[in-house]
Amino acid sequence: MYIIALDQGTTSSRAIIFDERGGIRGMVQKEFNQIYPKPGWVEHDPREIWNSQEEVMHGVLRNSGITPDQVQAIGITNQRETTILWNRETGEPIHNAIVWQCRRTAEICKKLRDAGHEETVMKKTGLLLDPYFSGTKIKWMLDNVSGARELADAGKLAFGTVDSWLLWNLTGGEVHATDVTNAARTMLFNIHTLEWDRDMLELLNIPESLLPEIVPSSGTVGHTVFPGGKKIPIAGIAGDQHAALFGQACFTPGMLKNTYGTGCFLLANTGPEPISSKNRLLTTPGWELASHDTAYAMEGSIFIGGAAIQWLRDSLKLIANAAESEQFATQEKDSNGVYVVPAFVGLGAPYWDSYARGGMFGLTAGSNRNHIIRATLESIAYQSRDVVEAMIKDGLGEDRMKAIRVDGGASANNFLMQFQADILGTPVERPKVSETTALGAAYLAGLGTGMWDSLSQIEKIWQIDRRFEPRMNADRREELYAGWQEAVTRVRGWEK
Ligand SMILES: Nc1ncnc2c1ncn2[C@@H]1O[C@H](COP(=O)(O)OP(=O)(O)O)[C@@H](O)[C@H]1O
Ligand SMILES: O=P(O)(O)OC[C@H](O)CO
Repeated sequence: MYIIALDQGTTSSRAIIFDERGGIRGMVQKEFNQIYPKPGWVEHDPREIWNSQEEVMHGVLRNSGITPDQVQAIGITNQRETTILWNRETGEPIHNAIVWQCRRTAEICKKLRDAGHEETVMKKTGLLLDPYFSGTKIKWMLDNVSGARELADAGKLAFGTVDSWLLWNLTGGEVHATDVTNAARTMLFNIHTLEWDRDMLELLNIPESLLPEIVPSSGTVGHTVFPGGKKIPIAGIAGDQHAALFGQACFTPGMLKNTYGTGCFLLANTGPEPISSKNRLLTTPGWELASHDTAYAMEGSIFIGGAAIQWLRDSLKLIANAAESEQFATQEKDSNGVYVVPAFVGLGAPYWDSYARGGMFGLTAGSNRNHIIRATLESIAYQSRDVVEAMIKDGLGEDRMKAIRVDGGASANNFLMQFQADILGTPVERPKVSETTALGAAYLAGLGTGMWDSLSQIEKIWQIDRRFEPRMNADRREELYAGWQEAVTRVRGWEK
């Protein structure tokens, strides 16, 4: 039997079939449109999200020759925070999805911060007051889309993050639910009680009638019917970064992963109780199993990771494809003093500066294309170190982490992985299956339907592809990192 994982990411929808040994038996991917109505605003068409996801789900079965009868369950994993409101009666969205990267609610957040609400938000939700999260995006739609409040008051409006939207469509409008990890990104969810929080709903003036039911990350929540009539359970749901933590088998407190996709997301397992950060990191459930066993995580979210390499390709046209960045970067022995700070949409953890913008520093007449490409790759590793430093200050991993497990598109870049190990002074471990996000969703669905029955069974499936040992001496490491920190101070608050 097989599991289909639906991985609905920021730039593409993927469907991957996994076998009982966690091996990939088929994969189909489809990109979809990014909509930028104004500078700093990002939207997706919810219909396109669903259509592309449905298409790849059927496509992967066709391509692999696996029949619906051989599919035990479906797992969903998704870009988080992205906000969709739809009419419960027609199933039609009332507006485009407001994407996690969208900054349109910066002013709403500022007002709430100025009114002294950040402390409460942090305590209850484990988040910070930033436009990143769904709460202020829902508020914006209710206040700005004509007829939205009336629909909400009549109980006809549904809110969902992308998991809920897919689940609703997969089940023909029968199930309106979300799992704890996705709920935790809304700013409406109490991470201690694992329920919607009335005070947060009141603060943002959001009616409870909009909200999905909260379910664990593993266990059957509904069924989808394939052509031919086969009913398949949907048995795993998790936000993509949580799914990656699970797919990397980071089951022991202290274990840490970094996913290098559009952004970079470092999550560390912190055990069965939430731990609050004193260094502006997020506290979030890692997952909740069907047994209600819950693991918590500490998270550092970096908004621009691999997207900086897309910028080299699409805007600066310095490279033809992302993989080429490695060849150019390794033609130089260092970046020749050049630093790139890719704060294109502000800075996420640990700075949370919506008003920072990108900068390039240390240019001389001797700076060439290779130096800029190299400095851009290095910026991904420096941002990750900023987060690791905050985690260490919060008491994780004593003075150094033991190792960091990596995945996501840019983890294929050997230069970047070696530089990451060097600049952290910590070994970097890359697993054989790099699709750990989808794998995590498959594990959750498989655990929920008896394909696997314990975490220790899953732990044994994890296999290393390559381990990058730190080679840089400590003085050089600290000298380079000090340059980065200086560059960051120069871009802070730029937009103000
Ligand atoms: N070899 C590479 N070197 C550096 N960056 C890469 C490489 N391959 C892919 N990327 C970057 O990784 C990102 C895609 O990774 P992926 O995990 O598919 O992201 P997402 O799930 O966020 O869409 C892109 O931003 C791309 O620029
Ligand atoms: O789609 P990704 O992989 O860029 O992940 C997006 C994150 O979930 C945003 O929080």
